Amino acid sequence: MELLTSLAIIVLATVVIVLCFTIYLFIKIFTGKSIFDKEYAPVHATIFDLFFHKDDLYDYETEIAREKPTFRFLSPGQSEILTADPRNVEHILKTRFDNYTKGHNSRQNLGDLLGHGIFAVDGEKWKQQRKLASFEFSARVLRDFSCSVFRRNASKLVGFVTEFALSGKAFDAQDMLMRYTLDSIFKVGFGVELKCLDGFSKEGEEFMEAFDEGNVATSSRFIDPLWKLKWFLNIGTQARLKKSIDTIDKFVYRLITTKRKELAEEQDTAVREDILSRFLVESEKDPDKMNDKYLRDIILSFMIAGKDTTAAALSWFLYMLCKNPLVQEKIVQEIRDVTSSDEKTTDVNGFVKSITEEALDKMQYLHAALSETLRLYPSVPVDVRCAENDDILPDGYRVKKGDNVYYIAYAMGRMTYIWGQDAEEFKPERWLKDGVFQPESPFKFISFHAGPRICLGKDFASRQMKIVSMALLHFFRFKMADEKSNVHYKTMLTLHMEGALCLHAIPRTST
Ligand code: HEM
Repeated sequence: MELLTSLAIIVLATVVIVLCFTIYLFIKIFTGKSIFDKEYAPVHATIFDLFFHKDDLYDYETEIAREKPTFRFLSPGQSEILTADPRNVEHILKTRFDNYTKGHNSRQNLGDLLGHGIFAVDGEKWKQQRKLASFEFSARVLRDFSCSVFRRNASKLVGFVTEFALSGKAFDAQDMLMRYTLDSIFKVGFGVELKCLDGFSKEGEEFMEAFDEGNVATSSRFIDPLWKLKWFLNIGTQARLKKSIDTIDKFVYRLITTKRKELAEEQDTAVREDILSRFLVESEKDPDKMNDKYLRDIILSFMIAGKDTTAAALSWFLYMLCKNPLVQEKIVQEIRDVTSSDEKTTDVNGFVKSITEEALDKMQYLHAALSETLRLYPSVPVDVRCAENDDILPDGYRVKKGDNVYYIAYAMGRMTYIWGQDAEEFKPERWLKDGVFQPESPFKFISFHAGPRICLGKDFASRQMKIVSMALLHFFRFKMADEKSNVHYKTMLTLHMEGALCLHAIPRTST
């Protein structure tokens, strides 16, 4: 009898849920409205609305944030709070840092690919890696080494674009920049040439494919409620993820073994420049804790953190320059002033050598234009933290233990209540006073995150973006292959462009 009653309750509950969902879908499809419209505030909508808007998700969230800087979505078993209010952002990322962690969900989603790397962990594990990595990232030797890698690869990139410029053919700038950043981060991370830019390394192509596939499949877990089932059954995106992890692991463990051997044979470890070698030296102090698996996780996190974010930012930057040719010309003028070059400066290697640390510091307008790009097109459009305990946000929103709190960087860059009436215009000048770059509060300009977990590679990325932009813009004027086309983003963890960024490069020098 008891069993029958339980069964009846389950069947009834299922029917009610299916019925509600059908009504919900019916209203949504035929009226375009949500049953959770404003009158139901503070709940704005359900997770299904996100699904409906999966192709224009960040713009959908931006539209809501214009009227309501903080709003709530319902998803099965919990509520998701989204905010574009800098006060809330400061609260979750700094003031109550202890209460807002990556959380179980993120750890699970990221764990298979990133293991216990800095990106996926909290607490002591995070503290230890952060301390070690901060030390390494501020080291002169890493800075000099990375800049020399960026310069060398920038020369290659100019060679690559020259072929298209001379033949008058359009090329996919996003793909080119992804190859550039992977080659660069790989060399800086492992001390090895992957040669994706050269386009003839089979190993490089395989790693790049596995790396990208792993990244996309891991991102998909954040919006795919069935990922665990797919992982278990080894099907679809999750089967591809397993295969990618396998390829990546084989590659990385082989490198670690080789490097360990080299290191054991070498006396002078001070000359080691790449991140893996530097961590390997460090691991000798605590070999049990810093075993091969841990080293793999650490390095892979850096690569994931640094590759797509920088390539995406550079792609949107070139896109903005095509849409704003006057800004493009102003940057070229600044490059010429700072490097004392002109259209007769045709030696690529000589030119990239003139991009010194001092020259980079003087590129104030370029710095402003890159920041302006990241304001409107933040490489991480939405980021999330999980509440460990109940809390109240500065704007009065109640947070329950286990709630996810998202800050919407994409929306924040477009809010008139943050940036003024011209918020949606691309205006590098807003960052300058008497020609000098003026930084903004990181809780307002949130593209590099803020608080104790602020991006560790911010300066690293900034130097890389400046070197590659200076090299490209000195030699070429860029325009869209189809001047009327507008580029749209793809909904994933990093703000990639949907499809290709097809550009024409017109030579500026007489090469
Ligand atoms: C334009 C380029 C970049 C942007 C916009 C960017 C943005 C971000 C953001 C939003 C986060 C916070 C992610 C989170 O914790 O949820 C982050 C963290 C991080 N970034 Fe970057 N990043 C960039 C480039 C790089 C590069 C080149 C590296 C290293 C080579 C790097 C290393 C890291 C690391 C290690 C963290 C984790 C910090 C921690 O959890 O303590 N980033 N970055």
